[in-house]
Amino acid sequence: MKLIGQLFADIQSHHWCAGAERAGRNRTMGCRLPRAAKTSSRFSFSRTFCVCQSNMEKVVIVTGANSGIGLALCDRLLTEDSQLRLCLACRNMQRAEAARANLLASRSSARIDLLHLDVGSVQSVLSAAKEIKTKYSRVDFLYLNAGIMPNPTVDIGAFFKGLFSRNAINMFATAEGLLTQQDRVNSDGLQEVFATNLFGHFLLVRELEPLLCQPGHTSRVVWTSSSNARRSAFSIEDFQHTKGTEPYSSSKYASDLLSLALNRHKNSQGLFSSVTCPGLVMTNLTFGILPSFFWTLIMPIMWMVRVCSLFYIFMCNFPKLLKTFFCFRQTDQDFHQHFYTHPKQRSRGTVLVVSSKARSFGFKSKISQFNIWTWNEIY
Ligand SMILES: NC(=O)C1=CN([C@@H]2O[C@H](COP(=O)(O)OP(=O)(O)OC[C@H]3O[C@@H](n4cnc5c(N)ncnc54)[C@H](OP(=O)(O)O)[C@@H]3O)[C@@H](O)[C@H]2O)C=CC1
Ligand SMILES: CC(C)CCC[C@@H](C)[C@H]1CC[C@H]2C3=CC[C@H]4[C@H](C)C(=O)CC[C@]4(C)[C@H]3CC[C@]12C
Repeated sequence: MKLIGQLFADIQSHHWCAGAERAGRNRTMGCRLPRAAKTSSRFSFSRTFCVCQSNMEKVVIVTGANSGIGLALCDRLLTEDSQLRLCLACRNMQRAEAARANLLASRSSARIDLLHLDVGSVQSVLSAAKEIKTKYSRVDFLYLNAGIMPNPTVDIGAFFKGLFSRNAINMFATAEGLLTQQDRVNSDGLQEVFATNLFGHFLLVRELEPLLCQPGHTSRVVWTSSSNARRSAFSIEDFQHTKGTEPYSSSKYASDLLSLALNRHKNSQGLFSSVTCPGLVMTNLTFGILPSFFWTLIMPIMWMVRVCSLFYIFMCNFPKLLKTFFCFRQTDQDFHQHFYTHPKQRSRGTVLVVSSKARSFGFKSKISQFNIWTWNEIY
């Protein structure tokens, strides 16, 4: 806890912090990535994967992998690289088994391990880290995805007020001023939201440092943050958000900060951290906010918001796009790097991932092309 406090203080005083706030949640967040790791097009990801680490199987660990975004991510990862060794780190082994069966159904030769991990429990994180260290000699990608939003309440008054304001689109994209949660203290004496969304993951990274930071080896840590993350919800004096009503927003902002801190302290040892904001995604988490019939009702609005966001992204980047287009040939790595990694694109990208529940909405069962910017950034 003391270390986390120090890291927050350290990073809050740094100029990156203001930069991150300004740029939305810039996913690379000051991370000094090597050129290959920075490049984010799908094309170049595969190339990076194959060229730099040929003949080596990648070890990828995903927390909260048994449903929603985590499961969709695993599916995508296996599609990108059938050789990788994927570890589903989940607290519920029954659901983890079901997720593995689901993934194996379409690719029977995939190598998928299961690991028991409750990120909300210090003891569980320590024993999971121990198990990982005995099982693997290194870790290439660690996706810190597990997260909770307990007892969410929507402020209907604020919603209707926001609906007729200039802030309407932003409200739909970030839920600013709309969502509150009721947190509680867990068995370790920590606030549950922070323990789950942040502390457990941070402890895991620290424990896995020997596998993540190896000479001549580059590893990536990716936090699933949120467009709901807000600086004003976070306070260094109350960094578990014990007094406020927006622990989710606060914990996600704190994960952005921790990602920066990790880069600052660990880039030199080959560890690179990024955050990703998937946008609104239909998962168990969102179905916990409102019943599914309601989501069906507001789905046209959410699609409109998504299209507006994409239009906004396009317009914001148009001058840069033109410049990029005329300066680079389309096949250049630099073209992809410039075009796909602009902060605004990354911070505004909205995604609809399809969980088994969401299939009833009739979406495609694959992550759609819309999210290509966001998901490429994850790799
Ligand atoms: N859905 C959205 O619109 C957005 C989601 N996010 C973030 O994406 C991440 C994934 O959420 P999403 O897929 O939407 O929601 P889901 O509820 O579908 O997935 C959450 C996953 O986290 C796991 N989990 C929760 N608590 C723990 C814990 N203590 N230990 C281990 N695993 C745990 C869950 O496991 P179990 O099945 O056992 O509960 C589940 O697998 C979260 O961090 C969320 O904040 C960010 C932006 C938008
Ligand atoms: C008539 C009202 C009850 C309608 C309320 C709509 C809201 C419940 C939703 C509108 C926008 C939604 C969200 C936006 C951002 C998501 C964020 C990225 C995340 O991490 C988790 C979920 C969101 C906060 C989501 C939650 C529901 C909305 C606020």
